[in-house]
Amino acid sequence: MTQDDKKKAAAYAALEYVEKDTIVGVGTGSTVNHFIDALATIKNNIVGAVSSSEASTEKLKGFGIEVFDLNEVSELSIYVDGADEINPYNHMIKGGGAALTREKIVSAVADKFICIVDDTKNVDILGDFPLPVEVIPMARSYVARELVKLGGDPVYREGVVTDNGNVILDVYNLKIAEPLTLENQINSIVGVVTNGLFANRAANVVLVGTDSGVNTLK
Ligand SMILES: O=C(CO)[C@H](O)[C@H](O)COP(=O)(O)O
Repeated sequence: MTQDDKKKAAAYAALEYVEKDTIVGVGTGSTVNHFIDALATIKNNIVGAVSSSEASTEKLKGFGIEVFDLNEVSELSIYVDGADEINPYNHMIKGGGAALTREKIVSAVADKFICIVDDTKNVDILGDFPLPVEVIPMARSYVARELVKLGGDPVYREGVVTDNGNVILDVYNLKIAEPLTLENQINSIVGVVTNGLFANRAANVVLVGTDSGVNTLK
């Protein structure tokens, strides 16, 4: 099985968590693209979706799935998204696709975060994948200096502007022993919009695509 086959298997397994006549929270990325394909097969059973990025919105609309503004929606039963890394406590690094802020906002509204990954994303300690941090453009150098004080090596993701008009610093060489603490520390730096640690909002269900099928972790 290729990595993409495993992503697809995890994505289709998430259909089991989609409740009839609800609005579904939808993440961003190549694994989520498979989930959107899967959602399209049951589109007449759902009311629509709330999306975490312009890219996912476009794909959802392409299938005729109605996309609601989050401000029109007071509850979501599930939010389905991928991750760049996930640890045994279901804490994640996200934001490889630069959609971390909207992902964190939509997931905050949902009752359950269903994380869909292939088995290369499972790690014991987060941090081999560089931690994305979304930053207000004028604060970029200041935030980078503050991230160095926290032990990281930030690198400006050149040429990338987020859907919110901000920039991304990818922080290398962090061994993240305490994800909750680090998430809060980085968020308290002035100029940071969000960081890609999802520890305060960990996944409730993790569907892992493997060579031998999809494993469910809770
Ligand atoms: O956080 C994300 C986008 O901001 C994605 O969920 C993450 O990068 C995983 O992507 P993929 O499913 O393509 O491996």
